[in-house]
Formats: sequence, structure tokens, C-alpha cells
Amino acid sequence: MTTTPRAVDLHQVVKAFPSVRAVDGVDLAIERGETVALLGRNGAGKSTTISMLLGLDEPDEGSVRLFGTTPERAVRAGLVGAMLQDGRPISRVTVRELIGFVGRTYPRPMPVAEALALAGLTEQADRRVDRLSGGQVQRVRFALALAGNPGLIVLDEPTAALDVEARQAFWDSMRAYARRGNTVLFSTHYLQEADANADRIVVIDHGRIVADGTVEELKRAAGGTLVSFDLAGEGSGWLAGLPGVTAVEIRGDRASLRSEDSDATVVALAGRGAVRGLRVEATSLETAFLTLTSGASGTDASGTASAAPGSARARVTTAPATTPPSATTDEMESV
Ligand SMILES: Nc1ncnc2c1ncn2[C@@H]1O[C@H](COP(=O)(O)OP(=O)(O)OP(=O)(O)O)[C@@H](O)[C@H]1O
Repeated sequence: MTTTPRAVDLHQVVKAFPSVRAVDGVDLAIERGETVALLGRNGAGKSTTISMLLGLDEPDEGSVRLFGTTPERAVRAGLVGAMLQDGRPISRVTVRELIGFVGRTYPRPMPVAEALALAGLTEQADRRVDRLSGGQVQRVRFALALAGNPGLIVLDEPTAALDVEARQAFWDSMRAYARRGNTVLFSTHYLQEADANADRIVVIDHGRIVADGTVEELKRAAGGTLVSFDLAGEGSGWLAGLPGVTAVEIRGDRASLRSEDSDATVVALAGRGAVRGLRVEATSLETAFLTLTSGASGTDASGTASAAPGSARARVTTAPATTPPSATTDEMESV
């Protein structure tokens, strides 16, 4: 029985520069049809990973396969299109000419009209590239990534220089391409973009994958839900043992519990009559991201160490009551 190769298969990929191990044992498998966001801070290793994925850079260790073949072969066959951070397209030609020219270098190009429509450039087709706005040039770069009719496109921070409207238009185009059953991998710093446009988010930090899953899974891995209430003079020693609780923080008279099972936590609190000022808040993606990437160099690659249900013992921390409540969720410690 033969199985269809994945769109992307990175196995234990390492890239070390003299001063830093930029990519440190990355495993990344992307099925055909998935849209995956690679999320990480500056210097996390996103661009280096993408360079190796596209065959622009050789890994020191590990293997990279795209559609079951090498990146070089996949790119030459037009199976992969890319939009990288730098590089401006040739400018003294029209948009239509440029896309047609690049498409002809591939064995089975996308029809020019189709690439123009997908990138939202039909109206600008006969304008010279050097007369376009920054947002429109970015769309041209997207159309060029589509020119070879690829089943996978790789976008390195595609919206970095775009205003809100241009960004929205860009993602509309990207989603239209993905809806055709194609595979997309994009890197971004923007949590909202990852949340809104990806089926799955891979968080990279210090060259390692520290989390990989849906937004909901990431939030759970970062400690699920925040349950807070007024202690009203009660001691706090019992809180860490409540069901679902992975972290406890006391600020003055207010207790904040991070829970992987907020229903069970709330029921247990109610059983103790501890419901004064009770609040249950979902962890935001931003909080999850900060939790997953803070001090993550020592985290195991699965990224689930801080949230293994049943195995976690909650750590209790205390802080002065004067600390602004808005800081609470980001500063809690998980174990
Ligand atoms: N050619 C190079 N030579 C030496 N160090 C490099 C080189 N390229 C990248 N690095 C280093 O490797 C690390 C990862 O860089 P990389 O560009 O992959 O991160 P990134 O996540 O894409 O960051 P950003 O969001 O800022 O683009 C950084 O510490 C960077 O300084």
C-alpha cells in the first residue's frame, strides 16, 4: 500500500551558526490542505527554518522533504511557491507580463488570469510594477509565488509592511488559495493573524518547537482557563490540590488559579463556598504565547510539559496586592 507523501516533512532539522543554534532539532509535518502558522519572536528561528524548507540553505543535521522529494526538486517542478521577506520584483514591466514571464519558467504554470484574480490584481494587470503601492507590490509577490501553480506556498512574514486594509485583502487572497485544497505555511509575529488564518499554530522559540496545535490546544497547553475569586480571609494552601489547577497566584485577598478543567475547579470551589467575586476567563492567545515562549529554552520539544493533565502539581506564588490586576495572567507560573 502506498501512502501519499505529506506536503512538508522536517525531521530533526538543525542549523547552527557560530554564535547561535538557530534551529535546534525541529520536527514539522504538514499534511496536504493544511494552513499552518509558524509563530515566534524576533530571532526565534522562523526564517532559517523556512530557508531550509525551501532548499535555500542546507541543514547541518536532519532531513527536509516536500511532497516526498527534496526541496530543490519540488521547487523546480513548481510544487512549491514562496514569498520571502526581501526581494522586489522586476519593475519596468506590467503585472501581467511579469506573472506570465515567471509562470513560463515552470512546467505547469497557473493561467495568468487565474493568478491575477487570486491575488486580487485583475484591475492592475496592465499597470507597471513600479507604479504600484506597497500593498499592491506585495500582491504581485503573492501572484509570483502562485505562478508555477504550486500545491504549497510558503510565506515569510507576508504582511509585515502592510496597513490593516491591505493586510485583510492579502489574507482573503491567501484563504481563497487554501480553499482549493492547497497547503500554506506562513510565518508571523502577529498572534491575531495566526489565530484568524491558520488551522494550526506552531510556536518556535530558541530554534525549538515549543507548541504545535490548534489555538484551543495552545491555550490549554499554556494553562487553560483563569479562575479567580476573593479569598475572604481563607488560607490558600488547599487551592493547589483542587482538580484541574496547574498554577496558583495570590495577590492580596484575590486568588487566581490557572486550570485545565475549569468546570471541575469551579465545582470544587463552590463545594468550599469559595465563590465570592468568582470570575472565569479564557486564556487569551497572547497569554498562551507569552507563557509558552517565556524561559522555553528548557522546555521539552512537545511543549506540553507545563500542562500534562494529572501530572502537574500547582506552584503557589504570592505577589503584593498593589500589582495591577492586568499583569496577573502573564506572570503566573506553571509547572
Ligand atoms: N546567516 C546567519 N549568520 C549568523 N546568524 C544567523 C544567520 N541567520 C540567522 N542567524 C541567527 O539565527 C537566529 C534565528 O534567526 P531567524 O532569522 O531564523 O529568526 P526569525 O524567527 O526569522 O526572526 P525575525 O522574526 O526577526 O525575522 C537569530 O539569532 C539570528 O541572529
